[in-house]
Amino acid sequence: MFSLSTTVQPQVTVPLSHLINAFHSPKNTFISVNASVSQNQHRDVAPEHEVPSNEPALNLRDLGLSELKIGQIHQLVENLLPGFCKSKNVSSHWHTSHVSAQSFFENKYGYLDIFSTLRSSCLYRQHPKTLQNICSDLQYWPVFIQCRGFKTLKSRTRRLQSTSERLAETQNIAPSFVKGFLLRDRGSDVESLDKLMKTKNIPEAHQDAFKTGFAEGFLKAQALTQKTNDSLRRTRLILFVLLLFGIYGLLKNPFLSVRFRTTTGLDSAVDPVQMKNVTFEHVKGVEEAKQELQEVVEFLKNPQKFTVLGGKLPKGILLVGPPGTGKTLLARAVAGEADVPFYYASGSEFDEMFVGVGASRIRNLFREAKANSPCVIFIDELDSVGGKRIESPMHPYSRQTINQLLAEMDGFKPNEGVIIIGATNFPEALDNALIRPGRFDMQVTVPRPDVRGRTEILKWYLNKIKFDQSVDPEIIARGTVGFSGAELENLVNQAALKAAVDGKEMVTMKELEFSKDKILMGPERRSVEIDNKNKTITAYHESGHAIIAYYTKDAMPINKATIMPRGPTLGHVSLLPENDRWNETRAQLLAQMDVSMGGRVAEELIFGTDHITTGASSDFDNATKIAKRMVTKFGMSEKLGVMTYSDTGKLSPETQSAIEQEIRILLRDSYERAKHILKTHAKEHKNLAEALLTYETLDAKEIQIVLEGKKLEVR
Ligand SMILES: Nc1ncnc2c1ncn2[C@@H]1O[C@H](COP(=O)(O)OP(=O)(O)OP(=O)(O)O)[C@@H](O)[C@H]1O
Ligand SMILES: [Zn+2]
Repeated sequence: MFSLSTTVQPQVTVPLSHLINAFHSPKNTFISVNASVSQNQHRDVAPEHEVPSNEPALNLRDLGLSELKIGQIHQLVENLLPGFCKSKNVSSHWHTSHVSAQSFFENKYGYLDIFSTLRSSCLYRQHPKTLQNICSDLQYWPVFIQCRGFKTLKSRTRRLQSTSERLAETQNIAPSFVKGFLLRDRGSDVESLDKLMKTKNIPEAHQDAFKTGFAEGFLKAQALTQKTNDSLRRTRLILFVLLLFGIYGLLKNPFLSVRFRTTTGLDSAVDPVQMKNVTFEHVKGVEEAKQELQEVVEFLKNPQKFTVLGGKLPKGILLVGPPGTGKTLLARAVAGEADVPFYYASGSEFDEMFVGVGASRIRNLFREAKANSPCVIFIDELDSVGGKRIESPMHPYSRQTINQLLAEMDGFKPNEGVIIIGATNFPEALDNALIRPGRFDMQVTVPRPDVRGRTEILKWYLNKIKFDQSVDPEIIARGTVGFSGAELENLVNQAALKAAVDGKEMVTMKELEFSKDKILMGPERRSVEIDNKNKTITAYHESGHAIIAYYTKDAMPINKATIMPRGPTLGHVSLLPENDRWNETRAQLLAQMDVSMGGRVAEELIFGTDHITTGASSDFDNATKIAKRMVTKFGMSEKLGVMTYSDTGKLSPETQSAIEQEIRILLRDSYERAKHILKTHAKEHKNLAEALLTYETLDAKEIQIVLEGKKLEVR
């Protein structure tokens, strides 16, 4: 089978068998010309050459499949256009570049571009309608006539027709599925197809349908192959990426990486961190710890001063304190003050599953530090490397690691200029060998800051943001008992974020209070829909607490009352101690119990005994705890005397019941006192509850205004 090709259109093999017959005996039925003939092809057709529409028209779609030999093309053209093949070389004013273009094509490809010739303008003028129909079909069925055995000078051209080159030539214009089609050995396909049709005795009328089906099946298979190839390519890509990740993971494996590090002697874990910018100035509220560390700074600055006098400085300093109190910051400040390198390592880095890895990391760290003395080695979470040497399946080599640490600490002289600072939250978990003299023999406690320390820390971090002059850090400090430095830093940061979210230019007390409550009690739950009845109960309950606090002499001053749900609560009253309380008096403890009782008493007085709620359970918890401690710990019960009762479960039944009775009396008396106050100040109680229902949150000043019977300014 021949295939024809044009250089400008997509190539498709075309059935040509009936073409010859068709040209020999054109059908008399009129088949309309395809309307979408391109403008390009119309260009040469002059309107005056239009033929009457009753002239027989041809359409290639009516033609069947067969083989067309090269000689037959000429015969075909000769039949169709007698004398054309002879006259085509005769120059005329009609065809100029067309002829040269065709001969160029013929020279290049080794066969005649018969359809281009058919479309030439002179032919149009002679046989306009017939050619127009043929060409219009060619638009959709461009063909490729392969010219085998065409003996000319184009041996190279024939070589060019080798499969790959032919593909390269047609690459830009043929759709991918057609390329696959072209690359197949068409001869054998057709042979087997014809053979198949013969052996299966397919009637002639069905042969076309058979072939169409065959071709459709082939194209579908082609598309499927393409799809399979695509997915194969994708799978290969995914496998490649996974392989890369695998290799990366292996390199990251501590065992492998440490082996690498130890062989090269370069361990990134022991690169010093220069902390020149951190000094004692940056650490607030831990004055005692700073003073103790000051002498270490002096030693690092001038070791000779100490050696001359023969004194020995501790090799290791253990910083002990709750998380976030500034232990790491202090260690950095020591290095920063002395202007020496700071080597940071976390104990958990040494805690490895693989034999020798933790130990070798410790060796590397000390080798590096000794080479750069004077310097500071800081080991955070010392308990995870220096915990008691217990063999456990989880930490099979921890003993080796600690031993290595001990050996390293013993291995350098006290005045070598290396100071090891360890930090831990659990000093009691440390191996005894670590804390004996000569190792971590100096302990510095870093406690949670007191009210003064908290004020300093708050001021330090407030100075890093924009805040309003009305902000009083001391008030926030008073309300943040037990906060660590890190928590205070977080409080200020949260307030700044809140101000930004609310579109404010500066942080005010409101934002600071907001973030304090958020940290203490969880986020506000503005979205919860609370019905009016529950809101009213909450307002009276909270005002009950506030009234007792306000009218009880030894109670803490009120800071705020709110009925805004937050965390698990529907509202709360916050009280502020004037100072951190180191001791509490009996009267203060009783006042705390009374304030706790205020909520339930208020519910009972306003809504009646049948309508008391479950909302007071945590108040009772609180009051009961105070009463229990007064009786069993603080010796504040006359009946039980000045004796402590630690494990109440082991006590005699009589003592247990005596304790219970004393606790009950304390609670009952407290309840009665609260009732008395609320009955006495029923009017103020009502006013405060209504103000809370209107304004949701009231600060100390506003509560005072309401309780003094004055009107609140409309906000
Ligand atoms: N006393 C303080 N003064 C100023 N900032 C502090 C203070 N304490 C903590 N911070 C802030 O909190 C951050 C965390 O503190 P740091 O890491 O030093 O605590 P830590 O005691 O080492 O905690 P951990 O025991 O969890 O390691 C510090 O970087 C600093 O910003
Ligand atoms: Zn309450």
